[in-house]
Amino acid sequence: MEPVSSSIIDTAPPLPPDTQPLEHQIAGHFHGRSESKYGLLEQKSTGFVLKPFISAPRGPREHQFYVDVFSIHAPVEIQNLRPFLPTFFGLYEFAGMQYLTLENILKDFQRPCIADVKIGRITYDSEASTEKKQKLKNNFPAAVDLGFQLCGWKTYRSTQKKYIYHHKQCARSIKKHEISSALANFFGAPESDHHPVVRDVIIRLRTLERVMSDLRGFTFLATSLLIVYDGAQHQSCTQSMPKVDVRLVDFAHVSTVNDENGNPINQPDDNFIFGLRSYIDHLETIADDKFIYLPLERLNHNDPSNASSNCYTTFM
Ligand SMILES: Nc1ncnc2c1ncn2[C@@H]1O[C@H](COP(=O)(O)OP(=O)(O)OP(=O)(O)O)[C@@H](O)[C@H]1O
Ligand SMILES: O=P(O)(O)O[C@@H]1[C@H](O)[C@H](O)[C@@H](OP(=O)(O)O)[C@H](OP(=O)(O)O)[C@H]1O
Repeated sequence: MEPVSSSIIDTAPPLPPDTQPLEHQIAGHFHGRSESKYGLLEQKSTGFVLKPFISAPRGPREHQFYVDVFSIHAPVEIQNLRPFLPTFFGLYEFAGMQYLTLENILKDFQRPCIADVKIGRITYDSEASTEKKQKLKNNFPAAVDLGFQLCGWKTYRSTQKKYIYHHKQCARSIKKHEISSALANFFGAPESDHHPVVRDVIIRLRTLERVMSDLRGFTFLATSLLIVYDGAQHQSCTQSMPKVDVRLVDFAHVSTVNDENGNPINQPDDNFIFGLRSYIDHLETIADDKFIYLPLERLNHNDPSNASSNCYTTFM
């Protein structure tokens, strides 16, 4: 992992007992590094993920969403989302901060490879300031056309026995026409055969697409799709199929949309579904045998003499 400087440790909030910063975190608020200094943690003995319950409206909204999805009274269309979410185990409190206790979706993976894909042409809600809207648009302008953006990915290269982590600044520097190769890179290209895992992910995402199409009256803004496969089992010379998972996280900007009479509108979330379909279409492209992987100069850039321009970090 990236070395943590002593100044960061000095200013980070106290860690609750039996916890550490979340291993394999791809994007989002990192412990000690986000503006508030609070970030995701993991409980060492249980493996649970602790996500800071931040101030209203974001924290309570995300909490309420998990409560609603896992409620015994949840309508069937909402229950159908459960396999695509980390299980929610309630709230935890330490030193004046509350945390959502979540299943760690990587717990059964030996060498988890993870991509964080933020879905939607638009990722801000109406309450965002003009500055925040502009900042989010500038982060990755191509998202308006693509309907999704890569927030980073981490791949285990079994031939080199190391992880390669492409961070969000690198992900945002990728041009629209380069996206397919960046996706294939996450799935192991060019060293490993990416096809079997991609085909498995497409099947799972088609199910998610149906679930989201049946769900009416919600908007999911800035929600991320986490794509996971096991890099320990991913070798071009073996036939074994790596373990795969796809989940949604980050519901701080999920809300219901009502009509003028205050009733939920009878429409699916077009912004989300457009982005999900577009991501699946890109996976279909790289699953095709005719797909040609373009090694991107930027993805391969790692100059020890100029660390700030590097696109990735490596670790064991
Ligand atoms: N349940 C989970 N299990 C394992 N890893 C998780 C889980 N939830 C989140 N993560 C990791 O943490 C990262 C950030 O998650 P999330 O988007 O929920 O955080 P956030 O701080 O709200 O992000 P943002 O800054 O985009 O609002 C993800 O990219 C993923 O790597
Ligand atoms: O990736 P970046 O460039 O750091 O941009 C952040 C990212 O879009 C987060 O999703 C967002 O948090 P929310 O999803 O919780 O709004 C955060 O807003 P914030 O700065 O207001 O926390 C942004 O700064």
